[in-house]
Amino acid sequence: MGNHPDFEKERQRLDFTKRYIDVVIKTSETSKDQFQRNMQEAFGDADWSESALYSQLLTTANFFEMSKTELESLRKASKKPYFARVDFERNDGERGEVLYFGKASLYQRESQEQIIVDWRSPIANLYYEGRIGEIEYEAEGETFSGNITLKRQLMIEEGVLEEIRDIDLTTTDELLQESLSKSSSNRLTDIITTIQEEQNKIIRADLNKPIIVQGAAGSGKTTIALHRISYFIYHYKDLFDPRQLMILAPSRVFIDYISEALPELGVEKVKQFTFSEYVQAAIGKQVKLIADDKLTRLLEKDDEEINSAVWISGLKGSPAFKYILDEYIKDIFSGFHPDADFYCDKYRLYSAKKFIRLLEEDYWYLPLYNRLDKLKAILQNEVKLKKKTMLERVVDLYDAKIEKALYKNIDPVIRKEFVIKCLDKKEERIGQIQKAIRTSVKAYFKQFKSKDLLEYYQELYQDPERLASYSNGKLTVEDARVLCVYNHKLFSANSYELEDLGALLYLQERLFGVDKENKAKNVVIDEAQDYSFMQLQALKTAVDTDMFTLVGDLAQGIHSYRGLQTWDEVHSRIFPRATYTELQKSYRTTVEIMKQANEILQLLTYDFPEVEPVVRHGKDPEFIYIEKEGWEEELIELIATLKGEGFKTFAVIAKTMKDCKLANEKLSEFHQGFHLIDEAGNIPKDKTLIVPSYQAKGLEFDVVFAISLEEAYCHENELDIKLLYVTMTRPLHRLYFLGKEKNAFLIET
Ligand SMILES: Nc1ncnc2c1ncn2[C@@H]1O[C@H](COP(=O)(O)OP(=O)(O)OP(=O)(O)O)[C@@H](O)[C@H]1O
Repeated sequence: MGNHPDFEKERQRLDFTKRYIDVVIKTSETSKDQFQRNMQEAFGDADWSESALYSQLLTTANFFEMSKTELESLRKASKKPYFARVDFERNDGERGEVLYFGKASLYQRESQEQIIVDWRSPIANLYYEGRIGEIEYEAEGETFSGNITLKRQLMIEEGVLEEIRDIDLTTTDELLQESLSKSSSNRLTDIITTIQEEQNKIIRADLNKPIIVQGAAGSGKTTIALHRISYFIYHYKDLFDPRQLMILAPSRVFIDYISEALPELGVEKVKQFTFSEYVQAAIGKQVKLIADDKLTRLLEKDDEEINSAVWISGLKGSPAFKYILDEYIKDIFSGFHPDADFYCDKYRLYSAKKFIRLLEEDYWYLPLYNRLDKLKAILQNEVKLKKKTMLERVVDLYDAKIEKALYKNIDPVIRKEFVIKCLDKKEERIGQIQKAIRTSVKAYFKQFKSKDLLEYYQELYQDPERLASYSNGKLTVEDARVLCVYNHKLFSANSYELEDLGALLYLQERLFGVDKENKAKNVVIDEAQDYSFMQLQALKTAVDTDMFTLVGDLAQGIHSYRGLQTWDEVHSRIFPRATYTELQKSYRTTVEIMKQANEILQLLTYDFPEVEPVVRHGKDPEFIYIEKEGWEEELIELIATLKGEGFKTFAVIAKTMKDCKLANEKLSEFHQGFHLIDEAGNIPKDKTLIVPSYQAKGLEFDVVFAISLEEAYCHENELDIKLLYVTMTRPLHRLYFLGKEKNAFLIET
């Protein structure tokens, strides 16, 4: 494309920008004088050192105010300062603007001359949503209109301009096609050059409202969520520190997987947790969690024990459980209603009624123990206020008695005795009052029994009848007994299950509060369909904001026994302010693979709309019979051939760990290039990963081999269908089924 008429001009512009960035970076460490010298040095040999832009930059340079973060992002952007250009003429008559969009912004504060415009700025919508011709766009509440005369993509690699492409009405998303046809790298990347309109709308949706995104597999949910954080940080850079934002991901494997996209987007400082890590940080305690193996147990056998465990999981995550906890909390609160008014010595300083009103109503916004602290302070203050009066009254009383005795005409011996007695009594009473001043508040609070979080939680399961009574008829005493027995078993081993964490977090916030550093201004949850109502409710209560971005896919809800079956309740009861959006287009998978995955999706009993793949073709999924000996070598050969075709990342995905282990045994005998996913979840880049379907969720590979050795997917089982769907939507380019019969993958059923 070197023959584009503007190529040379664009090359010069890039050269200029790079040199300018260099100077800015260098000078940021030195001084303004040095800046001028650096400029002369950098531009001494260039033709345009005479140009107006150059001299303007030289004289009005004011970039010293650049923050460290801005400089950092400029440094990162120097190899690819921008990716697109838009020429725009505003209708208000101002001169035309030539805008270059990149990952960082660089501009002249005084002249407002923009050298690079940040992709997150409002005007960047011209690139993402604007078509050539007349257009309107909104920025900071105002609507601007004008004319886009040029939209150009600039391909820059390692600081070298490689290609220019002008986009007009007829050019569709060539660049998107190219970007999608690339090989994956086991890591998520940014998509700022090719963000699609529907995705852009989510990334830039009102930052003051929560958002729920139901997006098909591969629709870019994870990617969009990360870009939205980046957008949030950019817009609120003066208000919030990125450390006040939080991403919750399903596992450490996943956090590693997204982590590489983070620095690229400038959001690496955002806190990243799994749900259980966050809860333990927020409650300030490590709890022993039993292995979260219900899914695999469910897949292995269908017996009463697992069915009961699954029922308990569902219950602990349900709105009904929140009701139970709220009733329980009421009960805990009533344990702090005093029996009697507060007295200091004989003086009634505070009525029990007022105490209860403050506890239950006036301090509604505080956790229980913070309310108690407030009340303690109030009583202490009352004591302090009355201290002088109480002491004076005693002194006055005895002094008056003594005075009376002195004036009375009585036997001097008796008088003396009386006065001494009065003085002693006075001393005694003063002592008593002083003691009461010191101890009465503490003594008053002694009537209340304080416990720690885990004690409170365990006590919930003490008495089945009481537990049932909290449930508003949802739980029979027999049900409650089953639940109590189940949890006692856990507690006797000093342990908890993942499903307890939502309730623990909720109780923590309502009773003790969560520290400031574990609150957040904005929370992004990926794979949100796997969260229960209770977990989401607890999170919202704990972080104390409803500013959540929830992205997920119910069709991949393999934990739906404890997670969500629909978004309705979460939307209406936890995040009523949220906007709900659906993404139906898949960017990951080819048309051929998606067609087959869609057929699997239709096997689910409830209606899931078909996923539309972005038009990108590849080979049809292929079935390989592995009945005969030697399939292992055949697979190894196939991988070698595919590597030759340029594919880089491979995964063998079985239904459960059992088949994974078997596959690993068989394959590793022939070749060292396989890696069975380990506890730490490492994914070596140069090996073929062997991973069970439920752990592959969220990840992607160039080529996937769905394998069935001893385990088949069963079409009557909703969970199996979802697991197979997850498996089939992992590949970007190729999908193979390896099994003894097609039916094992629900093909031809
Ligand atoms: N606009 C885009 N331009 C280029 N690539 C894109 C775009 N949108 C998504 N992708 C790519 O599509 C793939 C899927 O994206 P991502 O993993 O974010 O999807 P997801 O909805 O979270 O998928 P899943 O539900 O399977 O976890 C990634 O490789 C991502 O880079």
